[in-house]
Amino acid sequence: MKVTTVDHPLVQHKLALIRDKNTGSKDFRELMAEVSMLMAYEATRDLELEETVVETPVAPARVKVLAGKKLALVAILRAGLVMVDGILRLIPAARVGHIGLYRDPETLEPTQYYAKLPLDIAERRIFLTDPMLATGGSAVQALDVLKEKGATHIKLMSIIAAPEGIERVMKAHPDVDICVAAVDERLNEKGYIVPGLGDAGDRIYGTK
Ligand SMILES: O=P(O)(O)OC[C@H]1O[C@H](OP(=O)(O)OP(=O)(O)O)[C@H](O)[C@@H]1O
Ligand SMILES: O=c1cc[nH]c(=O)[nH]1
Ligand SMILES: [Mg+2]
Repeated sequence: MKVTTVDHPLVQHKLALIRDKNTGSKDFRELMAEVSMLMAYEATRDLELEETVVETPVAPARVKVLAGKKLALVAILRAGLVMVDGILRLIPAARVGHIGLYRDPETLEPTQYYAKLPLDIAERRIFLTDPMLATGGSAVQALDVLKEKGATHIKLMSIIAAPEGIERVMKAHPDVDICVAAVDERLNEKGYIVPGLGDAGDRIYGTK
């Protein structure tokens, strides 16, 4: 398993704005989508290419185009949706799946309430999105769901991770690579990432 931290200056600058408690929902959503798109640029660096030829107005050109497995983006609801919005700007033809999970505020364990995945998910290369990797319970459950459907090639994309979450995913799914914009210090007693950005879903959708 590989953990990649996208430390590009644009990502880090936008992440600073996202963390700021004075950033409102509209800007928060836009920035989350932008950061996700920039992270996807890095996370897709190892996609396979194949050579082909196209005719330019001047002459034939040997070019490279994407090859190999088709792609799917899978959002963990709710907060993972905003990441899919951003990544689709780069990969508009990707299929999109959804896994609905909410974390019990007392036990911090995830409960699944929804799943809808592309039928051929097992043949696709998957980017699973959730901006917050806290205890890791939600990510591990979503990865379980994907693997039950036969998925074998999955990368988890989270904007902020806690060390505890990375460790839990690593233990349960050592074959899954993780791409993050930051690894923070720790979790607090309520399971929130410190310093983190607060409750991602609530900040995206203006709920409490
Ligand atoms: O790593 P974990 O400890 O499982 O925590 C992370 C999860 O918590 C948040 O979702 P939440 O349950 O708040 O649902 P929401 O996105 O609908 O607000 C977040 O979006 C992750 O899915
Ligand atoms: O810090 C955290 C932890 C879990 N979910 C969030 O939205 N934020
Ligand atoms: Mg939430």
